[in-house]
Amino acid sequence: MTSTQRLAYLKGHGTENDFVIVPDPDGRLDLPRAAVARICDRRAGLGGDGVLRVVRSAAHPEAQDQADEAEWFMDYRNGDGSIAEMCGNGVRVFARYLLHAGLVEAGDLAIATRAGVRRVHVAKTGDVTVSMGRAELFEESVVVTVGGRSWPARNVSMGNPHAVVFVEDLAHAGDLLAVPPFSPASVYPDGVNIEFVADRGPHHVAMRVHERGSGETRSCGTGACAVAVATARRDGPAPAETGTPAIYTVDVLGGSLSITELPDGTVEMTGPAEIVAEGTFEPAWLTAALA
Ligand SMILES: N[C@H](CCC[C@H](N)C(=O)O)C(=O)O
Repeated sequence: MTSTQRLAYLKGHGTENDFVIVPDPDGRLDLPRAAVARICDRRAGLGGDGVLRVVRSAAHPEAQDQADEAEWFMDYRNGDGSIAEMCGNGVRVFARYLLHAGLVEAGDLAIATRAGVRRVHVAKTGDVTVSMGRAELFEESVVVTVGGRSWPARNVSMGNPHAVVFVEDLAHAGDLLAVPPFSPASVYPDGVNIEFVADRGPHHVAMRVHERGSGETRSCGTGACAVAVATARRDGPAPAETGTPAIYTVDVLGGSLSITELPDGTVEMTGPAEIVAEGTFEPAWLTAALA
């Protein structure tokens, strides 16, 4: 990219989990970790919980095997520049962008991700539904300790790792400014997203989250899925045993998500996705950020 070219960006969010969208269809842009952190910096940069780089699957080495099924690859990065396998709120915003940019028709589409192809239903307005794949629950657990209280966590993967902690009151999570201490650390060698969950009523919970690579965010889509599945297992037999879907409302700080676990184990998430603004990076700023 020459210094005169102006790289476009958009800002979007899903239940206030916000992202900088960077269209890069031919995969020409090298986005090192430090550059992503600079873009996500809420004072010196645009600000965001993460970056969604939009690349044709055929143009990205990690997505070429998905290219026959999904034209577009969501290259997701956390706010600190680290790479994560999946971002649930991000994939809704990504689908909203593809429709906004005229790259897809409204309806059902497939999006390539590091966790595999995800099927999405996006209409011109209204909520977006994502089939998030199956949750994996693991026996091995960690103990999370905050403010002198300790709790066992449920170990749930949605393609990315989650530790789900049930608490009486979300205030017990503390300020979430740092990673809540957990042990043994060996259970999550690559770090973990930690969700604190409190009941709000039948099939209705509220959560706060400290996200790996982004800190406390207003919402975490994969986290809401992990929370809904962990709560369903706490409340009774799995949909696979009952043949009945388990439907949970998960309140996050930035809104509410509806999560359904189907008898075949597939988890579906429905929630909003908005494009807030679009613009271009100042070439000098971007050149310095990419250096
Ligand atoms: N921080 C997460 C990725 C983003 C997850 C979250 N923003 C979502 O909506 O799923 C991780 O490192 O696994």
